[in-house]
Amino acid sequence: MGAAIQINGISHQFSPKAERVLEELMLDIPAGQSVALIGESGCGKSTLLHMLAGLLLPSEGCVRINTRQVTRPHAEWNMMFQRPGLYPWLNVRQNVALGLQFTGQTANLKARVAEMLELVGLSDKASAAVQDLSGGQQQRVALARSLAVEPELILLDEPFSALDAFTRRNLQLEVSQIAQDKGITLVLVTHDIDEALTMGERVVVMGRNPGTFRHEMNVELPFPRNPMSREFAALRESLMARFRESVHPAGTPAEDAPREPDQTLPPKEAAHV
Ligand SMILES: Nc1ncnc2c1ncn2[C@@H]1O[C@H](COP(=O)(O)OP(=O)(O)OP(=O)(O)O)[C@@H](O)[C@H]1O
Repeated sequence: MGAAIQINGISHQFSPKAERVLEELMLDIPAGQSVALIGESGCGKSTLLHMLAGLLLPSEGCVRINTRQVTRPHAEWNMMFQRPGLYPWLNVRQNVALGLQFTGQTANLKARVAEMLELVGLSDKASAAVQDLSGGQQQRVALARSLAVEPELILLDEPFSALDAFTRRNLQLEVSQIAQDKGITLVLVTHDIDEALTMGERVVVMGRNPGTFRHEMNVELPFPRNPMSREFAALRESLMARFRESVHPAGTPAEDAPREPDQTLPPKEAAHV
């Protein structure tokens, strides 16, 4: 069962004399929903994600998960970053077991680790050293480690941005599918419009100075999403327009606009660059 999240009037400044980086954020995320956060660089996406993870307390307001105020990290709320954060002196199996060991869930440890490796397609790499794996495989190990503890919530901070287009696409589809199947709530920070539309049931666009929620869009397309479909293309256009509007109301393009499909590529490759 996923976690229900309430972002309850959050404002934040990093020190008393600093500018506010977040202002009066309000959002309800029902249990099991996938939400993508997009917005210009520096609008506070990662700051907000850290608050959801219990790694940072807001100056005003609070986050509630399953109605309880978040004051510290929790084993069932997992955060995945751009770099997978694996321990190079442990092999794949040992890295996956770590979350279970930290949380004292050591019953059936071997079977649980094997099940997770199977889920992410790495059963044949169980004994491999993590530095011998590709970037995508390492992210899969991190994913298996996160999923092993049966999280209610997974927080993703641009987790696939360092990966090649094909690996990224596969992982986007796999993580979405796993979250849907297991009812896990997902909150994803991304600069990639297609990633937001591939993974999010809802996309929230933030503006900056200070960071606020400017727009939101429900993505009512079935999983797995097909970026080649007409419906997807229409949503991409609409989301891009909202993003531009959030940055420059007059319509001038942002310097740091999220990654848009490259129109110079043939259509098949164009959606994921
Ligand atoms: N520990 C900190 N101390 C002071 N200021 C910070 C700290 N962390 C972030 N900031 C500032 O808060 C603002 C929001 O940063 P944050 O990293 O949350 O933005 P972001 O939207 O995730 O950006 P990006 O898309 O570039 O990763 C920025 O102006 C940043 O400089």
